[in-house]
Amino acid sequence: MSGPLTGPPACPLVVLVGPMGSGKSTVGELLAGRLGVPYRDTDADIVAAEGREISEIFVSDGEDRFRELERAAVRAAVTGHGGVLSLGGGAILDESTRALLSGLPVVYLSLEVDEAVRRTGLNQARPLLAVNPRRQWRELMDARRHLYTEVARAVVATDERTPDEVADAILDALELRDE
Ligand SMILES: Nc1ncnc2c1ncn2[C@@H]1O[C@H](COP(=O)(O)OP(=O)(O)OP(=O)(O)O)[C@@H](O)[C@H]1O
Ligand SMILES: O=C(O)C1=C[C@@H](O)[C@@H](O)[C@H](O)C1
Ligand SMILES: [Mg+2]
Repeated sequence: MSGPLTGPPACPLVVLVGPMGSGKSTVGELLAGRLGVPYRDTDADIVAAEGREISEIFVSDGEDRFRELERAAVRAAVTGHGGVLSLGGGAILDESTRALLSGLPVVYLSLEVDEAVRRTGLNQARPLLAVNPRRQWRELMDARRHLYTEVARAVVATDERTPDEVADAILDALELRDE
């Protein structure tokens, strides 16, 4: 019998988690460019597969359905992507997702509420912050902070860093620098 045609499954070099506005997508793309590896974002995977925006999935099908799609999208990405991977902000709510992340180079991008509201305030694309962004963001963080911390190998504070500086801090934290 011949061996597999494609070699072992890929494993991400960096996985970014954190709340809405922490910069997972912005920094993830930047970091992938700097490392010369592919970038993948589970929110974008879901939008592409469903052919509709996340806010539309929430409104039409509800959050539970979105979380099902997210669980499958995260599993596919974590087991099949060798570059930088950003997860949706609520992906870590799922216990099987947290188990899947165990042992991977996961970085929690943290930020405080003032900066989160500044960064997400004018954007209507986040259904969970649609009504009272400050209060909703705080409540989400109260429920999730320990989960981000639990899955992370390193925590990088983003409040007073530019995206480039956040990328530098991630490389340092994971000891991925060349020099
Ligand atoms: N370090 C930073 N400094 C200033 N602005 C930032 C920083 N990182 C991201 N931003 C800005 O904040 C906004 C949110 O960033 P981004 O969409 O990357 O966050 P996210 O973590 O992917 O959020 P979501 O979970 O909703 O996908 C964007 O307008 C982005 O340009
Ligand atoms: O924090 C969350 O629950 C979310 C974050 C975004 O990345 C999207 O996955 C969606 O808007 C929900
Ligand atoms: Mg994002």
